[in-house]
Amino acid sequence: MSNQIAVKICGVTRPADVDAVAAAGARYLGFNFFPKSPRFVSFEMARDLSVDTPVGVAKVGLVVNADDAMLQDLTDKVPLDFLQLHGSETPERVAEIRARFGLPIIKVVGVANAADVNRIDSYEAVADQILVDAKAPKDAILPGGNGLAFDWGLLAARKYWRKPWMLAGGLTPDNVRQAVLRTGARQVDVASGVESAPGVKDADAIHDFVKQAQIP
Ligand SMILES: O=C(O)c1ccccc1NCC(=O)[C@H](O)[C@H](O)COP(=O)(O)O
Repeated sequence: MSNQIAVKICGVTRPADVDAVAAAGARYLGFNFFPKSPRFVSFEMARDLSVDTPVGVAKVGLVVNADDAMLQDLTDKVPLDFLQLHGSETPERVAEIRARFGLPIIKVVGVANAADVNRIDSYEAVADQILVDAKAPKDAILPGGNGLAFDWGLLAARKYWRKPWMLAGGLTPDNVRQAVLRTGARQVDVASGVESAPGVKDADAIHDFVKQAQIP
């Protein structure tokens, strides 16, 4: 039976991570191309990991405010199924990237307050999916992957968008079930919550996370 709640495991770096993601039944895996991330992979590493990825697991390439030259190089070298835009890309830039590179787009919107939730509206028409993440603190080095949750109550009035959406931010095997129940999310995304150290994925934690995300 396929999992009813789709899980994305973000920031895989090793063949063993790909195996763990597939064995657990996660729907997506993410390759992180942000150079300062402890989860960074080169195009060559991502291409090699892609070869090991079963067809039922979608490969997502995460970039932050990437220019066209970078995106051209990336999409030439790595066989991706989605691009995840994790920077301050405008709706116009999202539409441009989608048209130019021919891949479905997951646009990330960082949330800390109700106004941030309202910003999602401007991406609905141009993105294929929305990833609702915790907004990174101003002094954070990373725009995501910080293990911080936002107030899920902010989604209470506004969780019905026209496009599929994922919940992210500080999710762990211990809180993901509560997060799904409270927000009604049908898709969840995690990076640091399934790691034994920054950038080192833990196969048991991935397994537990996917299992706990499912509502019996
Ligand atoms: O994970 C990173 O290092 C990262 C770096 C730069 C931009 C985004 C990054 N991660 C994005 C993700 O999709 C994470 O899964 C999401 O932000 C949630 O992270 P976490 O709270 O650690 O589960």
